[in-house]
Amino acid sequence: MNMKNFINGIWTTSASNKTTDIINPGNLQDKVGTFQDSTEEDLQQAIQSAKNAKTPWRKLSGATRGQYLYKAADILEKNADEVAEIATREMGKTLPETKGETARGVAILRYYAGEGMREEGDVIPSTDSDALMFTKRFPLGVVGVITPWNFPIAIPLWKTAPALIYGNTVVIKPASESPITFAKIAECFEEAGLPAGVLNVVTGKGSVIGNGLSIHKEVNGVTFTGSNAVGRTIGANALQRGAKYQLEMGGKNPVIVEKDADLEAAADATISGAFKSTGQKCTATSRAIIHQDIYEEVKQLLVEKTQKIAVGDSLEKDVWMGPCASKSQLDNALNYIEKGKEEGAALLCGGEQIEDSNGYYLKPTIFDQVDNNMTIAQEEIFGPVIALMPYSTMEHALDIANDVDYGLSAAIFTKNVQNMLSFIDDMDAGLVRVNAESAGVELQAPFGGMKQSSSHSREQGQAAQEFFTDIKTVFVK
Ligand SMILES: NC(=O)C1=CN([C@@H]2O[C@H](COP(=O)(O)OP(=O)(O)OC[C@H]3O[C@@H](n4cnc5c(N)ncnc54)[C@H](OP(=O)(O)O)[C@@H]3O)[C@@H](O)[C@H]2O)C=CC1
Ligand SMILES: CCCCCC(=O)O
Repeated sequence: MNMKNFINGIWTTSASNKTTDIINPGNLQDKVGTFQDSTEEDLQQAIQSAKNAKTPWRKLSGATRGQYLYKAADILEKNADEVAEIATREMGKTLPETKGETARGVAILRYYAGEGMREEGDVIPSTDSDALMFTKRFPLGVVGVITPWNFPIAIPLWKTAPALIYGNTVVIKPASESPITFAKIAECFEEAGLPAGVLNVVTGKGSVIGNGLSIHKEVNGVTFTGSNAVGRTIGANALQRGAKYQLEMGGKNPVIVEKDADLEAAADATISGAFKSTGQKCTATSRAIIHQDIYEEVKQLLVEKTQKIAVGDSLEKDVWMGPCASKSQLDNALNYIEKGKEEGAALLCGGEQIEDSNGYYLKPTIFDQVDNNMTIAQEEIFGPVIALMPYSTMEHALDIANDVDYGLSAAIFTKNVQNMLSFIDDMDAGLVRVNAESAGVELQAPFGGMKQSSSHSREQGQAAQEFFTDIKTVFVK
């Protein structure tokens, strides 16, 4: 597919007349398509279209806006297999995972379609008995959406759907590794009859189009998911001009395995959390903090299970883990593996690229003898690499778990209620999961990080309303 930009309801080529190829990271002979290498001129057109569309879109009832989302959901569901396959070919996630993500996208659209008929304010008794006082929510206006490649369906939709249902218009810049996937989703909105200018898609370099969205005075809010380095820039740009911004960023997520845990279940969840999606989830497990009494047993379980993982072409039926999403992701993970060895960690398994492969394949990797001050225990690797560390007491485990700049998700395996309560209360993370892996975001619940994982708003569920609307307090006498 040679993707064009979607501006004012029309698929258009960029003013640059340049395109960039998308190559399947799991099969370097497979050219998925091309996307527009857009310019600030293209972005200006998109923002102007969104601005022109925002008042009529806002003035529709929430129920009417919801009908567009319900239709888009039905169309996406009809095209799910095609969308999933394109996502797999663009960024290397296995087909079962992209099919599951597409189903999640359909559910997200339907969830927010329903939001169009739910309450949007409160009646608050005034001290003046002759007056009526209430709150009412209003859309921000034009919302800029900047998304990463690792969830090319779910993340753009869990931003775009609430933005639209709460009355905003959208200009989205999808990640350059996975733009065609969102183009297919935009086609679903187009087929649903979404009015021109309500949703606009502009592809291209983040430093041009993404940055342009963060600095443009007609973009009233910016929602971003991606790395901390980029998020900080976007947040600073938005703050500079008084725009609302939402940043969801990196993680360094721990699993604590207590000595009373179901060790088999804990090992399975650690493997899944660490290596599903090739470890490229912000909620991925990257540290396993294991009680010293069962450390050797759990370590052995993890190595045995890891060495059985089928790594290969994500389109193949029996493949459990696909390639890294790009050469830069592969090189980034290999650099961290070298750093781990330099700093004295012990490589238990994996740690190298799969040679003679036709893609960016990395063996799932486990490090032992890791000190929490090491780089591989502190920095987000965003690849299939996990660091094992022992602990003695629950207090010690939580000290290690919290001793990072991030606070996105965390897990514990234990049967002891007091351990569960201590973990829930004292683990500084936005998503804490007991006897379940660290990944596991549900669309109906608030999602976001603490510390440097987030700008501290929450996405998903009804929490999304807080970002995508402003509240007016109304007094009538
Ligand atoms: N907290 C969360 O919920 C999640 C966090 N993440 C994080 O995202 C990262 C991986 O995703 P990745 O896409 O590589 O992240 P990046 O931060 O590299 O890119 C994210 C998006 O930002 C764009 N971008 C790049 N530079 C700029 C800029 N200067 N101004 C504005 N936009 C810019 C990118 O465009 P382009 O593609 O063209 O470079 C892309 O669309 C990891 O750190 C991961 O933890 C991922 C998923 C969820
Ligand atoms: C962007 C984060 C997505 C997390 C997917 C999960 O944990 O289910």
